[in-house]
Amino acid sequence: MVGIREGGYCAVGFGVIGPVPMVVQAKPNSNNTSKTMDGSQQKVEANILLLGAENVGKSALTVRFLTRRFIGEYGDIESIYNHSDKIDGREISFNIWDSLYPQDCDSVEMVSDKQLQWADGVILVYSICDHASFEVTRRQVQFIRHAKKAFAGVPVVIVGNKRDLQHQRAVSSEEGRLLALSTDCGFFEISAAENYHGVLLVFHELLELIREARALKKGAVGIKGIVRSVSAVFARRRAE
Ligand SMILES: Nc1nc2c(ncn2[C@@H]2O[C@H](COP(=O)(O)OP(=O)(O)OP(=O)(O)O)[C@@H](O)[C@H]2O)c(=O)[nH]1
Repeated sequence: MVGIREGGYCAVGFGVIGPVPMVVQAKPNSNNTSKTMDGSQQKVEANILLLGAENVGKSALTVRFLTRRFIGEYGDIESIYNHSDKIDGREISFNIWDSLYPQDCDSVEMVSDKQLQWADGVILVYSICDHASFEVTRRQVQFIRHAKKAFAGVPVVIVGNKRDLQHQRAVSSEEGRLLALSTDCGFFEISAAENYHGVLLVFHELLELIREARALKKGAVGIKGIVRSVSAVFARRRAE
């Protein structure tokens, strides 16, 4: 278990947010589902990590998702937020880690093991007005895809933010889409400033990818189990 000391905004449901200090325990992503109080339905947990260069709108995107609002200015504070929602009749508990881009941006370790171990899914944000931020996203997604086997397959959605600033566009939609295609990621262009719906789609798409990844993992474990028991039977027969 990794303890992270945070200070920042505490978001509760769709209510008002305000600056309060908080301490968050960042758990590794082993837990996926848990029973609700009545024991009848399963609550799904998803740890979502937001990464990207400075000023691309990571906090704006997070706060938009949590509160449906765009407040304009956000502090330079790294925070983990919890937000529960009902999607397709199922309760989802989102833990959202709004990260800070490391000061030492030449660092090879652009994404830490701690972050990847924690995350069930990653949102990589760049600004469509800032080509350098797109290059950061390119390096980050390549870093993730070449990471340790356990982390390399993590579901990722690439997001080109600030779509409202078309006149300042420096990254074409095709560039973004191509990068996503070549690295097996989802892709959206959105404006956290102008539109809540686009932000919602990003989180829902990532949740869908996380569910698929979990189902695949379960399937793989199931098949491994069957292969193991069949081999055990044959080994026993050979021994008899
Ligand atoms: N026009 C426009 N501005 C945006 C949008 N999203 C964020 N911004 C602005 O961009 C600036 C940076 O937004 P943040 O959300 O603080 O960006 P960040 O990536 O969290 O930045 P760091 O905390 O430095 O990592 C703020 O002034 C926001 O108001 C958008 O969709 N359109």
